Amino acid sequence: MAEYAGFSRRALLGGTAAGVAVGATGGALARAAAVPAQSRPTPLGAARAEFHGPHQAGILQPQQARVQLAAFDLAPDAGRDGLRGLLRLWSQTAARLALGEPVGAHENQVALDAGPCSLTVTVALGSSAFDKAGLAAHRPAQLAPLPAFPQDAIDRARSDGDLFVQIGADDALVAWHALRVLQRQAAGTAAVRWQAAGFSRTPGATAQPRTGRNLMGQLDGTNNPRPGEADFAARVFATGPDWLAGGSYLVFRRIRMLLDDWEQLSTDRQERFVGRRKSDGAPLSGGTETTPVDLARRNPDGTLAVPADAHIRLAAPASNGGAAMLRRGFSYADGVLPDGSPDAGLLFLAFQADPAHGFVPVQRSLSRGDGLTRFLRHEASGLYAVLPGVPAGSGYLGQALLES
Ligand SMILES: C=CC1=C(C)c2cc3[nH]c(cc4nc(cc5[nH]c(cc1n2)c(C)c5CCC(=O)O)C(CCC(=O)O)=C4C)c(C)c3C=C
Ligand SMILES: [Fe+2]
Repeated sequence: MAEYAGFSRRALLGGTAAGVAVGATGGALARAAAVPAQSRPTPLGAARAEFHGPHQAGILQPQQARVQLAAFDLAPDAGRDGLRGLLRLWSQTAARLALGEPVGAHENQVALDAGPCSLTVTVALGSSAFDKAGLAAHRPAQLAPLPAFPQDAIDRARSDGDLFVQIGADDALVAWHALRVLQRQAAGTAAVRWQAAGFSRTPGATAQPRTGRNLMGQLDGTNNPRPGEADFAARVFATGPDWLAGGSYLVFRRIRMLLDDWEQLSTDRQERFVGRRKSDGAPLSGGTETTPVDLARRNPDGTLAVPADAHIRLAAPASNGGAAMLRRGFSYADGVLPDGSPDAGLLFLAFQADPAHGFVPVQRSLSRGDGLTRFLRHEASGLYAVLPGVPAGSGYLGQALLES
């Protein structure tokens, strides 16, 4: 494939719905046309997510099969100008990556023969970035540190960070390529603080698209807020400050699952800890996966159909003063720990309008009484302001903040 370097991966390999290569020469197009049909990307490879819009990509799109998460810390001398320059560069790069275009100086050809594979890049700022970039006066109150919860075992070296990047794609190489490019472009301005790789169901793995399963085997994501619901935007997108309009607040938790213990339980016990059937995700109060849960329902023997310590009872908006969030987590599996147990679990990611009316009350409630909690360890944590999207045709991520 080396002879194709410098040309659009998308045009080169037969393209997408748009069909026209940005920046490709007539010669490139002629050579692209010569690519045999069997080398063209599948619909999965050619699929792309729009970079531009009121919200960043990677919030509303269906979860991709792969994710790369990374937090970066700004260099001591980066300042506001360094942050602005980096966000400008990353914005250009993210737009090109979303199209499956080569990125320029830091292109390493790792994903050369793949389409964009629905790649999304989502960029957010941690509280510490505001101090380092001289923007403390603009820091939202919502970025106040999360409280410590009972049973937290947070490793700060794998938490926090000035900048956070979520890269999703339906191909591992495409996601890795994007992270590597962003990392190299940041050199001298910001360095990786921590990095984590995750996965979800690959599109096409099931006969029909359906809710993904986590590593405990449950359908996870059923009762998420849905775009189109009346209160969706109010639950997910930030209302302030002004420079964050269209943005969101993201809570990250690396949650290890004690799978050796969990897998000792009967399916019945597992289901009562969650409040839903494992096979099809139906609530224990009856119906199918999408039937609203009836938390008041009782079994013929008088016991609660959804037990008092069931995860969905304690996490429900009805139990937490209406608190809600859009969960978009990915599984991780990073080998085994010294005791032989799997270092595996959930890279929990939740977008919300305000963590004080989202993650914080729900996690407080879970940490007090959730049956699932005894099989979980929260090992890393982060809270970030997800920047608004970039309008088509102009601008860059964080422009309203950096030019305020
Ligand atoms: C503080 C927020 C939450 C954490 C942390 C969390 C961890 C966590 N959850 C599961 C598995 C499931 N969660 C489910 C539902 C659910 N979870 C939360 C919040 C947190 N979960 C909410 C708000 C909800 C929705 C509650 C409702 O209104 O019904 C489910 C059921 C299916 C679904 O709706 O997604 C599962 C399964 C794990 C394994 C986990 C930590 C590793
Ligand atoms: Fe949950």
